[in-house]
Amino acid sequence: MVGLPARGKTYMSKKLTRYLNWIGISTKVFNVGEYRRAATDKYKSHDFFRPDNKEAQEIRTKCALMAIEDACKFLQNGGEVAVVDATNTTRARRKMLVEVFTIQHNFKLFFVESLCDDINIIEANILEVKVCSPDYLGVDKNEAVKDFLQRIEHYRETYEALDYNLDSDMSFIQIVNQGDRFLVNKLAGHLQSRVVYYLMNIHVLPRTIYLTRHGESEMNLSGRIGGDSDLSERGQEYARKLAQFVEEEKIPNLKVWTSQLKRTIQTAINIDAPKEHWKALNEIDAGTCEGMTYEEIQEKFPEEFALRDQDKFHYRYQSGESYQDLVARLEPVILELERQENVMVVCHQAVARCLLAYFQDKTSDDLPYLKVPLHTVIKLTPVAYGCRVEYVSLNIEAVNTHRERPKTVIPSGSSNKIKMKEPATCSH
Ligand SMILES: O=P(O)(O)OC[C@H]1O[C@@](CO)(OP(=O)(O)O)[C@@H](O)[C@@H]1O
Repeated sequence: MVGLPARGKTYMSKKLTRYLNWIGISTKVFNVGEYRRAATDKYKSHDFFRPDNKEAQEIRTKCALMAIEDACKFLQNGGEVAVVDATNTTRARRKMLVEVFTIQHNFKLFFVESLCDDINIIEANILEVKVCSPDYLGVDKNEAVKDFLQRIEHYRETYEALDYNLDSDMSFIQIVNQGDRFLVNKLAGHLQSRVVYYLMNIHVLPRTIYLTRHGESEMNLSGRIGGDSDLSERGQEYARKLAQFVEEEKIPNLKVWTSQLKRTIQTAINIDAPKEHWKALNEIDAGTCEGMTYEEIQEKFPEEFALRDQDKFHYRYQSGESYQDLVARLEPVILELERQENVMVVCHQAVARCLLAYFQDKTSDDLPYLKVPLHTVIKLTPVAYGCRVEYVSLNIEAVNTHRERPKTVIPSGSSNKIKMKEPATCSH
């Protein structure tokens, strides 16, 4: 990352990391501020950040080096992307990054610079995250804002923004005023272009995403998976209550997205808002197990059933899909959700788990066991560096379709372990 303090670098670092991990690219943030706080725990006024404060400069360079070394170790041990979250505002500091990452280790280096001259955005950022930072523990809020603005001025004294004339051989993106304008230079490879595409599609406008499964279906009632059945009576009642809920929430410019299966379309039918029906939101394809109950699958395909319990995220149904496949199928939905403002997504158990995992930063191991009860609206509201999650039950009874994680997991490497088929490959 590159940029003056309070330009949203940490926000972008965390969000990008969450996204890359979700699509299966092992990513970690190395925040130099945290190294600095660990090295010097007492309150630092803006004086610490003066360019002529030699002693402090030494500490800061040492902390940056520690973060860079840890990032290298991470990349040498299977990590795929390390995000170095620091200001990196001078050419000398960026040269150090080039030296270690590309010359010593032969890693690809991509700079993400956030430029912002809109004082409203900067002040909002300071008030939202900076005054609550451990740097200002116990300091009066107004004092903290004043001090932070002075800290920014110290950085500005030596700031050298990326420049496509002076830094022409470097790969970078410059983001102006949180996405008003972009400049991309020397994009090198698939991963960098995915990062650019993602960064160009996110926004920071306040909004809420409403996530719900369809109302209880006829097949839910009989414990059968998949299929394309109608809603049960209680499911239809949910469809009515859901429309009422939406009306009471008074959500500006709401859009409703459903899958192309009857149970989600019927659930959204009474809602007074524009609707889109996405094939990508259809439920996980259970292949040869479609229409069966879990008991029937266990009886007819005991090995398959055990394999799924062993690694539910990667297990692919015969002639069907895995959760991993589903994440790949849902990536365009996530990108479009990032572009939109208020959206209600009416989907399915497995699909909702994948979407929730993205917003809640859940691992692929936990993802297939996330609880998404029927007849419940999940409200997702972005806050600071994360997302507030609220479960609103509309108080209509429904069957429980959640299968708990099996208690006795066979340890990996054990000879009792059932052999996996060819590993499920991901389409991306
Ligand atoms: O991955 P598991 O836990 O089996 O959950 C997914 C299943 O949830 C179900 C219900 O059991 O979704 P849905 O509510 O859309 O009908 C099945 O259709 C689907 O196969």
